[in-house]
Parts: sequence; C-alpha cells; structure tokens
Amino acid sequence: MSASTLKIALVGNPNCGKTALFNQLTGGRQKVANYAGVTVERKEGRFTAPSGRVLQLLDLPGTYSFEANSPDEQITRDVCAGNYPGEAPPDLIVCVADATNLRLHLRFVLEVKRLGRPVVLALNMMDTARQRGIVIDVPQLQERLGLPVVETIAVKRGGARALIERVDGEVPAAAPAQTDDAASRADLHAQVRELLAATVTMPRATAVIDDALDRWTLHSVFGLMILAVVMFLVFQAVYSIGKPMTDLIGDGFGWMGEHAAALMPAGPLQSLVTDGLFGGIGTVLGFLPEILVLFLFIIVLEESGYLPRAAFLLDRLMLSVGLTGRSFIPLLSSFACAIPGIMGTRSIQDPRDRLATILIAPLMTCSARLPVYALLIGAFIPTRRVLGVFNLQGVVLFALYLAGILGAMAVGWVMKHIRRDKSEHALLMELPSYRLPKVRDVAIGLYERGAIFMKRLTGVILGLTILMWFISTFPSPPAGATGPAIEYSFAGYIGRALQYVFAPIGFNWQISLALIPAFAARETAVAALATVYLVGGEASGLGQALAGQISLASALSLLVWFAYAPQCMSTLAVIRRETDSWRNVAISFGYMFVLAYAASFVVYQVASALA
Ligand SMILES: Nc1nc2c(ncn2[C@@H]2O[C@H](COP(=O)(O)OP(=O)(O)OP(=O)(O)O)[C@@H](O)[C@H]2O)c(=O)[nH]1
Ligand SMILES: [Mg+2]
Repeated sequence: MSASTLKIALVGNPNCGKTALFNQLTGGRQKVANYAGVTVERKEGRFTAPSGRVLQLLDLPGTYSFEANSPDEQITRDVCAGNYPGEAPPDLIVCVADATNLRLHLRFVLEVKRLGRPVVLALNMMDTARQRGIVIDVPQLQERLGLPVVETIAVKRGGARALIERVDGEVPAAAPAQTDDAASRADLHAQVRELLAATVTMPRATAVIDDALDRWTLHSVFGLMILAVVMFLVFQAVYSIGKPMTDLIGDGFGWMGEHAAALMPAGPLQSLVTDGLFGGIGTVLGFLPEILVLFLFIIVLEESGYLPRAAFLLDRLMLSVGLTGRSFIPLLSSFACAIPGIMGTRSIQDPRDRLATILIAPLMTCSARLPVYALLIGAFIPTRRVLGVFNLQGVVLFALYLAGILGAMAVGWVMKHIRRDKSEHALLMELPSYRLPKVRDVAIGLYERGAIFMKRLTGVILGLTILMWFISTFPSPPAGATGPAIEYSFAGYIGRALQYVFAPIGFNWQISLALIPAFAARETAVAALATVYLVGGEASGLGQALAGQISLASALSLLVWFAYAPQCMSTLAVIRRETDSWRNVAISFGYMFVLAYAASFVVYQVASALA
C-alpha cells in the first residue's frame, strides 16, 4: 500500500445509500468477504481521486446506533474506532445521512463524531429532499456540527462530485473523543432537536398531513383496527378481482390441452402434454393473477408509507410475544417468501431475537402457498356472501393468513418463556412521509414478483411436474388389471405407503403423495394433484375432481396443514446457512411438523364429527 493511500470507511443508518455511494465511487468494483467468524459482510473497493491519490473505500453495514449490540453494529463501531483486530483504523470516516430523514440520521452522526476521528458528513438523497421541499442550511449545519458537510445524490451520475473533492482534499481535524454514558446519550436527543431547528426547514404541508394521518394510523386502538380492515380488504380483493381471471386462464388452458390432445396420437406423450403440462403447469399458472393482485396491494401500501407505520404500530405487540419491531420487516417479507425474510433478520441485533424470528418466519404465509389455498378454497368453500357484503372465500383466505400469524405469535410467546435472557429491545426506525405511489415503481415491483413466479414455474415446478407425471404413469398396469392405471404406478405405491402416516389427519394417498414435491416447491402440490387426478382419469377440472374425491373435513385439514407444515427445502437450507446450525434446522422442521400435524388432526376430527 503506498503511503498516499487514504483509507475511508462509509457508515450510516441502514438504507441511507452507502452502497449506492460506494458503487458510484468505485464503479462497482469491489472485493467482498466476511469478517472473520461472523456473517457480516466486509466490502472493499478503491478508486483514484483527481489528484492521483488512491482512495481505499470500505462499505460498512447499516447501523442505527452504536449503543446497539448486533454483530453488524459492534463491528462497525470497532472498525470506525480503530479497535477491530486485523483492520487498520480508517484515516477518514464518511458518515452518510439521508437528507430526507435527518431527525433520525443526525443522532447517529453525533455518535460517530464522538469517536474522535476525522469525519465528513455526506447528506445523501438530496434529490428527494429537494423534491419534497426540505431545505437544509448546509453552511449552518457544518458550523454547528463542526464537521465538513457535502451534498450527494448517490444514484445520479456525478452525484458524488462534492464528496470526491472533499475527501481528495485535506483530512479534516478530528473532534475530541467523548465517552458514552447515559447522561450524554440523553443529551444527543436535545442536540439533534436543536440542530434541526436551526438548520432544517420542513415543508409545512407534508408535515401537517403526515401528522394528521399518523394521529389515526398510529393510534393504539384505531390504528390496529385500521390495519385489520386494510388487510381484510386486501384479501377480499384477491378473490373478487383475481379469481375471475384465474378461472379464465384455467378455461384457456383446458381448451388448449384438449386441442393439443386431438393433434397427437394417444400414448404417453399425449398424456405428458395434456395431464402434465397443460393440466399441471397450466393449473399453477392460473394463480398468477391472484398473486399479482395480492402484491399490487402490498407494494402500494409499502410505497405509500403505510407499511412502516404498521411495523411501528405492531412493535409493542411484538415485544409482548418476545419479538422486536425489527422482526416486522423480515416477517413481512416472509409473506412473499421466507427466504428473503430469513436473510433480512441480519439486521436484528439480539441473537436470540434473531433466532426466534428465523424460526417463526416460515409460519407467515408465503406466496407459494397461495395457489394451494386458492385451489382448495375454490373447490370447497361456497361463494356465499357473509354479512351481505363479504365474500366467504375471501374470509377463509384471510383466516388462513391470520392462522399463520397467530401461530407465529404463540410460538414466539412460548420461546420467550423458555429462554432465560428476557431483555427487550424497542424499535428505532424511520417513518417516511406518506406519498402517492408512483405507477412506475409499482409496475416494476409487480413485474419482479411475476418474473419470480414464472421462473419457478418454468424451472423447479416444471421439472417436478414431469417427474410426478412419470411416476404416476409408469409402470403401466399389468395385463388384466381392473383398478385405475395409476394405482399400479410408482406413485400409487409411494402414496399408499405415506398414507399410513397421514390417514389420521384425513389425507388420501393422492394428497399424501403430493406433499413430497410440495416440499421442494409449495405450488407443485397443485400441479401434482392435477397430474395424479388427471392421469387417473377421474375428472376434467382439478377443482371438480377434488370436490368429488375428498371430504370437506380433509380439505380443511389440508389447508391447515399448509398453513403450518415445515416449509420447503430451500427455506431449511437458508436457516442452516444463516444460523450455521443443523440443530436449528431440526428444531424448525420438527416443531412445524408437530404443529401442523396436531392442528390438522384437530381440524379433521372436529370437522368429521360435525359433518
Ligand atoms: N433518490 C435517491 N435514492 C437513493 C440515493 N442514494 C441511494 N438511494 C436509494 O436508496 C436505497 C438504499 O440504498 P443503499 O445504497 O442500498 O443503502 P445502504 O445504506 O447501503 O443500505 P444498507 O446496506 O441496508 O445499510 C436504494 O434503493 C438506492 O437506490 C439518492 O441519493 N437519491
Ligand atoms: Mg449497503
């Protein structure tokens, strides 16, 4: 390393744009590694400043506060303070703050300043700040803070010019280091308030509207009621808007399957195309509209600024079941898929809170389960109105999501009481301003969800469906066989063996069999059932076949099974990777199996008795 290499560390609250700034400066060239022994990322890059000096840049994990104790935050603090073994202290700390949210970010800036090292403050997201009419008196802020302050727009070409010029110049003098005690921490709050009053002018209109809305949405009683109503309406919409489109697609595929069959000679190939491809894959594809409608609402709620408020609102509730408000976002992501949710738990400081969140994340209903729910609800729940306005199918879907959430809360509560350390960590998060979602952002978000679904469909689900078709078709029945052909196939044998385990909860052999590919990808249960029933030649449509073949009690039991059952292999693999422990995988699989089996058993027995 040449003598003139300057080592710069980028720090800041999560989501302030550190990584965007890092990429802008280094052109994305980087070396990513983990800090020894922990899964905290260390990302390093370099670039040459106009003066010819080489600058080495370190992107550190987002940190709310140095008081917190997540592995990420400890490492960030130690690296900045120059105490991290094997890491030379940075010559300069660039503290990045979101200019649209200085109320939250300035506090951390003050904490960084107290380390007593040279600091430059980058006010990032200046484009959004200007758009929103936020005016920041930079010279005044610079003077009051006693730090150089520059404005940046990390996502715009040349948006970091002021920062480059500043870091290429002389290294600023460090403020004296200060010790951290309770009194000085309380002091930080007062300082932030003072700084804001002197240097930041917020647009009146937004602030007034935000406050007015927040009085309702964050109210401890009305807020929860609003949240419940909003979520309830979303599930209603999934059925009222998505279902007709799903039916249309289903009819379309049925029609295509028939025509394709007419063009082909009878035989295995014809059966693969009609039963496996059009029947199996077509049935799963039909659920795309429902998934898109659900995500349309989730994305709009998120973009509008409502979802972070829901997190804030639920924080107290989460604490009471041994979680933290920080668990909310990972858990919310788990409604799409548990995998990003579990990966998102990295931002939870307390290892026990983090583990608890990881273990219950799969209880949140992931989008892969939606086709299964939609199929069974469509086949078994009448399209009755409840209380005159609500669609009964939508109510059942809402109840299933709720069952997952309540199950998760119950498990969280049990874990809280088992563990010895009962400390709690309250949430510290930013509440963005309300805004009208941009059509483009919503469209991109929807497109991404749709693309993920299609990729799964044409990848793992297609492969598994062909496999299911194969084991359902071969071996062919012996000459003179009387029963349906499928009973002599591999699938028939495997299904009947599994049935010993699942009969007490009301699953026939076809359902038991479908659980296997579902363990690789949930949606495949639908394709597998379609294939098995269509190969068995029992009916034209799958919903119709199911309604004729299994009882309402079995269908309810299966719905409950899918709400609680151990989720797909990929989820378990991610648990293994994120916790580095097979034991946690076993705990996760085991408790969910027991939970699902018990719940399905109760539902099946009660429903059978009442029927
Ligand atoms: N409009 C605007 N968006 C920005 C700016 N800088 C970053 N963003 C966006 O803000 C989001 C977060 O940026 P990141 O760079 O991932 O933030 P980070 O600080 O690295 O976040 P963590 O690593 O999670 O702590 C991304 O969607 C960026 O595209 C900016 O100057 N203006
Ligand atoms: Mg980052």
